[in-house]
Amino acid sequence: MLLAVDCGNTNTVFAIWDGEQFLASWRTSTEWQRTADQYYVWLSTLMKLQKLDVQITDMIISSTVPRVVFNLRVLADRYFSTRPLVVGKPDCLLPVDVRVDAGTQVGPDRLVNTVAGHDLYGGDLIMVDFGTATTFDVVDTDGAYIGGVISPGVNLSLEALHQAAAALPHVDISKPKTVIGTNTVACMQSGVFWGYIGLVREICARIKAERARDMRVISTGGLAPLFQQSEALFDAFQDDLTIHGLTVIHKYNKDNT
Ligand SMILES: Nc1ncnc2c1ncn2[C@@H]1O[C@H](COP(=O)(O)OP(=O)(O)O)[C@@H](O)[C@H]1O
Ligand SMILES: CC(C)(COP(=O)(O)O)[C@@H](O)C(=O)NCCC(=O)O
Ligand SMILES: [K+]
Repeated sequence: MLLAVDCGNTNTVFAIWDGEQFLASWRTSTEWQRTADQYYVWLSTLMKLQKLDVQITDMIISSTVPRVVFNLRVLADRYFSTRPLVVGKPDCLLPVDVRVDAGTQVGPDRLVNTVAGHDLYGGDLIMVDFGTATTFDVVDTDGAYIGGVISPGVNLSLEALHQAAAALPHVDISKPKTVIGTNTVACMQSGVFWGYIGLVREICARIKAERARDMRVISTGGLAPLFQQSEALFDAFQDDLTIHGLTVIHKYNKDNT
């Protein structure tokens, strides 16, 4: 049984994959101080609650936060007696090429999204991931990662307004009824919501123009449906994209080592 761990700057998702389907998945906040023992207590409690009596034999990790990998490695070693595959490390093979400037450290989540996109949709893709940052990963015809775009995340943008301006409150994103806001919250939501619609549309159009071809736009992340509901920005939405990519990379490494 495989434990796939997708660690973002805000949240970490743990999912159990039996080779054909996910048996369960759970989300916790990302905290680098959390120890292997803490992870295990949390995980084993949830597994018991769901009456999941399975043996974890393999583990794969993608982490945009380098510091958390240490304790996740200890978890793998101490509780599952396995050595985890860590995306981005030299011993973790990728089924796609990475064509970027020499010396560039591409975020592992972006590599995993590329692999997942290629597995599910083929090539000539733009993968849009609404995480802490909103990333656009460009997938070549042959599935290679060839670069992309990093923008401030939706909640990060709202939080930055709140942090920097004394009179602006903490606000959650939602679709405003009108563009012209008639109160502070509506004005902030309008700026970020409609600004984001424009950002996604413009970046995708420019990527397609730069590549001189039509490309499919695949979105992932909890906020993608919110943006899709008002404008047709994406050709497809894939909820568990990153975690799916981890299972593909794990299988590729099993088959090729
Ligand atoms: N379904 C959702 N509805 C609203 N906000 C969400 C949803 N899913 C995630 N978020 C928010 O989006 C931001 C990014 O979350 P997440 O995708 O977990 O980021 P990361 O992968 O970078 O850890 C966070 O602020 C989180 O609270
Ligand atoms: C851009 C990111 C911060 C996105 O992380 P996330 O929003 O998933 O937490 C992450 O992919 C990262 O740290 N990238 C390293 C730089 C790069 O990808 O070029
Ligand atoms: K992410």
